[in-house]
Amino acid sequence: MLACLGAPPLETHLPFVAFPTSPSSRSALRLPLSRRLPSLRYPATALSARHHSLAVAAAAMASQESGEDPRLARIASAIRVIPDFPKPGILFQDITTLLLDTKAFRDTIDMFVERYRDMNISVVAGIEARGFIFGPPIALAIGAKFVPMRKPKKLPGEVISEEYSLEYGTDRMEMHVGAVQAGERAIVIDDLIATGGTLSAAIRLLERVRVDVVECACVIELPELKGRARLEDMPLFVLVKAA
Ligand SMILES: O=P(O)(O)OC[C@H]1O[C@H](OP(=O)(O)OP(=O)(O)O)[C@H](O)[C@@H]1O
Ligand SMILES: Nc1ncnc2[nH]cnc12
Repeated sequence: MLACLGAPPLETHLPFVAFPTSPSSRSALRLPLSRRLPSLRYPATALSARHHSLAVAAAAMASQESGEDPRLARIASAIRVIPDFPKPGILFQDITTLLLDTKAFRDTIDMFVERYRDMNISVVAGIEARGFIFGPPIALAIGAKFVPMRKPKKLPGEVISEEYSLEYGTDRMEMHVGAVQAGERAIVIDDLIATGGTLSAAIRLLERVRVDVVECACVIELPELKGRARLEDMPLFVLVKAA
């Protein structure tokens, strides 16, 4: 847990802010509830510029006082939370508002690039649909190829596929045969880990063709759904944790 911060209590749009976890340090740091950040529960476009800049300033102050990378607070502030989407009871973490904030979006990509640029990664595997937003810029920056992991019947060439379980029912993930070679080193990118079913299917697909999956990376983790445990020993790197 972070040290208590000096700023007055503020309302938040994200349940809390967290920081990168590494394979060696899996326990995430969170902002104390009393230091939650200003609300972005409304569309970013509906916020006044002043409200938004106050939110970002408060987030930056909180990060500075905690000694954490100030980019994380801005990234967390830029993610909108929409209750009851796509169905009642789901608190939807909407990364489209992060994409509207050019600094936060760039910081997000930079943080992944800084982590992976010297790890001899030749494959960035991105999961449909939102892994297709974050994966390609990371792949270009680290000099790796981007490999799309798609929903069924979307890829035109020969595919291999893996089934995975969803909250209700199952789905299937597909990858082109020949996109990766045995022995390559890969990371798997998605916007969010919830139950971990999607990421674990991607790992299985890559490992079936003897690719070395080095780590999974997400912008957001929902720790209550225990997806990290489902990945077993696979390292997971996340920027923001949400309830
Ligand atoms: O950890 P899990 O429980 O497997 O859930 C995580 C997945 O759920 C979301 O995608 P979704 O299935 O909604 O597909 P979409 O991005 O194509 O809408 C999210 O982008 C992840 O891919
Ligand atoms: N709460 C959530 N927000 C966004 N995407 C999700 N995928 C699974 N759960 C989600």
